[in-house]
Amino acid sequence: MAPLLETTDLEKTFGALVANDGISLTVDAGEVRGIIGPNGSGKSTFFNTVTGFYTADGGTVTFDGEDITGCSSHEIARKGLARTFQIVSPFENLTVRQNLLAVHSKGVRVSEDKRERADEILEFLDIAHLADDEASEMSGGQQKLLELARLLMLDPKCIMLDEPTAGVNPALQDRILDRLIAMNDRGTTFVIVEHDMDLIRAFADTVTVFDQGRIIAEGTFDEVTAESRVRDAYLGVESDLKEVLG
Ligand SMILES: Nc1ncnc2c1ncn2[C@@H]1O[C@H](COP(=O)(O)OP(=O)(O)OP(=O)(O)O)[C@@H](O)[C@H]1O
Repeated sequence: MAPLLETTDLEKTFGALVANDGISLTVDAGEVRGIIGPNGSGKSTFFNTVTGFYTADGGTVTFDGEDITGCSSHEIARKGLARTFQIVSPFENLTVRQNLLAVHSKGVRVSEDKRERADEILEFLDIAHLADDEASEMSGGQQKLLELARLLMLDPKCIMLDEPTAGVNPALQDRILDRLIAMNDRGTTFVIVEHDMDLIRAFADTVTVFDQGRIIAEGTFDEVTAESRVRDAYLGVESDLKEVLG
């Protein structure tokens, strides 16, 4: 498979703190890549730097064959690399459908095609029955589905998910995972940061482990969790990995 997203020696520092210390990572088209690591290991920083919310202090990011280092977050989203946030923020005073129609609307009249696409996406994510409700009336889990729905309006090639099921009830977690798998079957590439190891095990093809701003392991879930460096990184850390590993 061809690489879709590639970072080379990516660096991000905050004063004296090196949050990403030379991250080189390649994600193939169609892949689901999990990124795990203890708290503070640099996962969110990596997301923010790749997607243009932070400016890299070194290294490059290539997406779909194009150097996107230094591009703004909006440009990057337009090129097909979208992301979600740990904290979702829909337009609370708009309805669910209006939230989708507002994506890239720039005040121009909404086309019939866009309306149809919005309704298709709401059906696909099983929230069509909420289309006319205000977003503020949705539960936290439903708002995560709405955030995904808004991203799908951009028709992204790759979605970076930041803890997609954190704070979501188990039934809705299963539904979100089911829809993510369906999107991947349709060809969407995913990079996912998640502390829920059951989700990573179920969804990720390959797992990259961060520790102190660096990559310390890469492979299948079973491969990386068997590595002593990974176990050591999680030692003493209250984490789901400890529960999974026993
Ligand atoms: N905006 C910032 N300003 C200063 N320091 C930051 C900033 N963002 C992150 N850091 C620091 O960079 C390091 C990496 O943080 P980051 O949030 O990327 O880790 P993480 O692996 O995503 O952690 P978690 O799993 O807790 O979300 C931490 O030491 C953090 O305190």
